[in-house]
Amino acid sequence: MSSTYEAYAEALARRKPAEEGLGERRLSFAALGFEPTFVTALQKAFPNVQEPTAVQEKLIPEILSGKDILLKDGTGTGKSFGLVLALLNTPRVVVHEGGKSRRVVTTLFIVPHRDLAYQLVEWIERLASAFGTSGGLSSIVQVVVRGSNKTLGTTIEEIKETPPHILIGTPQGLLEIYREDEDALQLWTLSTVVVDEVDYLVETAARKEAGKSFHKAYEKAVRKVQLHPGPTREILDVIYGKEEERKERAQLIMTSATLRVHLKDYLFEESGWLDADNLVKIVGGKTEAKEVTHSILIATGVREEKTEKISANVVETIATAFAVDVSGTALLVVPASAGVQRVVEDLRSLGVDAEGLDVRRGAAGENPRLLVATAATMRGLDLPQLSHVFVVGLVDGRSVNGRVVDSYVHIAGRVGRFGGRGRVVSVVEDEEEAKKMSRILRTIRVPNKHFP
Ligand SMILES: Nc1ncnc2c1ncn2[C@@H]1O[C@H](COP(=O)(O)OP(=O)(O)OP(=O)(O)O)[C@@H](O)[C@H]1O
Repeated sequence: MSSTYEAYAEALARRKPAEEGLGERRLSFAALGFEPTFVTALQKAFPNVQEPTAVQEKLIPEILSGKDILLKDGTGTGKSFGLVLALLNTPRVVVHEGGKSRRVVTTLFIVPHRDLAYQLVEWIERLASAFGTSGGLSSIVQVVVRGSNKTLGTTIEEIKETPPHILIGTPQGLLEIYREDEDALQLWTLSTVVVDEVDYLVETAARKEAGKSFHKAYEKAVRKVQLHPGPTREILDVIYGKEEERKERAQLIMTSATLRVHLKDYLFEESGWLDADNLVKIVGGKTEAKEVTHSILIATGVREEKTEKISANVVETIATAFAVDVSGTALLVVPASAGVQRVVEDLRSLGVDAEGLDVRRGAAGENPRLLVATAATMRGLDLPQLSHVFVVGLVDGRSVNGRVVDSYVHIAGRVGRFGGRGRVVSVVEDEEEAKKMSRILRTIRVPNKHFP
């Protein structure tokens, strides 16, 4: 696979810029700058993908023209897929040293969790094999995540020996490698850096008008972020803080379905990462998942002491709702404090075919299946088999604020993708929590429908 693909990627380096051939933009991948061989492979690998989506039509040419991009569009509009397509169509970076040429990593693609990394690899794998080549994938894509079955040493060796076109990693995984061996990630020669789900990966403090007490809370939040900037910031500070070490600045692309104002302010005014003179902001149109219904269910049963974990009442209510309404596959999103494995076991003891979400696991059997995850481990995943999403309470907090509303948007966005149908059911402990959930639904302007 690598040889044909590499020849393609290197031929791209010699090609005239995509815009010159664009003329009037039409809704076809070829018109966006992809070669016919690539379009053929794309449609062979993904027969459902015939035309670019609205956001892909805007995004792909900007990526190919090398601009910095800040992209916000609804969930399931094809952002991540569009990124993958465009990035496979950027020329490989080749470094010339001492009379010799060698390929280096071209794109660093930062994602919030392991499963999203594996999903992107699976897409690339399908595309690469439709390209009609055989052999290892490692020169096209490699993954860096913590807790994989490879040692740190092996991962570093593989990247150095066969630098991939696209290196996909979680921030923690990438930082671990950088700390072990500064040269392994080849940060100084990167052509593009992508931060997918940036609002999750880069934490900022919400700035608000308001009185003294809020000001104190804000200062505290700022100090917290300064003290613990998080691995994504650390990596971006390394890449964009040492401009003098690079010949050319790496293009930076950041995307999410939700971008809060304070994050945008931080990115534009403080981060120093973006190139203001070569930046485009892409904001998608209003995407309403009309075929998705939202419901709030109050758990019934004997009220128990509230703990950090999910109560037996909530688990039983989910098991019942699942039995009544799900005939295929559903997702259950629980607070991280509940422990996915524990919830899986509780559900199994009630006869539910539950398992922890893992995109590498095979397709479902005959029985209805409930995949259990946290808000952090399902971010950005494309799970077309889902009909329902169950959510335990507010998941990401105790009171309704912007972050909690955004989290709900991402959770609910696992269904209703590409105009599909779906049902989102929030299971809450009591009336008080039900009121908070209703506020979230009102904020995103969807009605609370009776379940089922
Ligand atoms: N142009 C297209 N035509 C048809 N289907 C598409 C197209 N582009 C992507 N898809 C399908 O959409 C799914 C991918 O959506 P993707 O994950 O990229 O959406 P997203 O906007 O990144 O979502 P989220 O905000 O939840 O991360 C895949 O199943 C892919 O096959």
